[in-house]
Amino acid sequence: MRRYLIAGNWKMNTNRDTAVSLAKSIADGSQAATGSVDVLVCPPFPYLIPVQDAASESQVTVGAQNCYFEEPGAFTGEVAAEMLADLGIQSVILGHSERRHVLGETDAIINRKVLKSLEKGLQVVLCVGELLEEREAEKTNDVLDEQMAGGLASVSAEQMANVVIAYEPVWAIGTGKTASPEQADSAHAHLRKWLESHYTSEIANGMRILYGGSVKPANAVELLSQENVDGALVGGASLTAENFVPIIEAGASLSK
Ligand SMILES: O=C[C@H](O)COP(=O)(O)O
Repeated sequence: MRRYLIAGNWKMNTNRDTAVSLAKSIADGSQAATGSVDVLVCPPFPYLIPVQDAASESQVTVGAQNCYFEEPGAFTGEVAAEMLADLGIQSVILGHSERRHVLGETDAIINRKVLKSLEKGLQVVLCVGELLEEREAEKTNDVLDEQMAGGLASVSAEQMANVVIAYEPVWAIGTGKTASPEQADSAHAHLRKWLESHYTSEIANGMRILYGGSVKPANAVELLSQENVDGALVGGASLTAENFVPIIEAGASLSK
């Protein structure tokens, strides 16, 4: 049994007022659904606490979009995993393609962040996914293998209970192009097989693998119905309750 997780990555969007009202509308709108689906929203750092307060009466949990791999210290501008844990933040997105490709994060950096976040008790949503040219060169599975091995190096079987994988083909992020349900399921099945061969079949079967890349209300049911798709990491469509709540409801209606 894998309970669906519908996560909203707000990226560098919203301001204090819109973040709070968005969190409240999502919390209100998803009340009935949260009995059968997990809901996570990830606002920008400055709005973590206002959003956490706004969602405090609901089942909606709050996560960060990044953190640093060092203990608190002289690292100007960075936010330690320990600080997130200290605030009661439960999850952190790591390895997002924008951090890999815009901010230059390598698998080695991502791995250090994954290990530190797990050490501090955070749930890690580890993103993996190929570029368009890699897909066209039929290298998708190789890229996924490399990102999984790199990102999860030294992560123990016990720690995997606090890991969620998000498959996000880079060519489908913010482009309006969605992977077909078959493309998504086949990548997810490959990831599950990787988990089975590097951990155990129990871990592979229990692992939630989210799909991300232009998920919207119109395609949510089709994507979420795939055998190996256990939720969604939603960017643009998580910025309004009007779009995000129906995706949450789709997850609730299909809960495995
Ligand atoms: O983290 C979310 C992904 O980057 C997907 O973004 P998108 O739904 O705007 O395509």
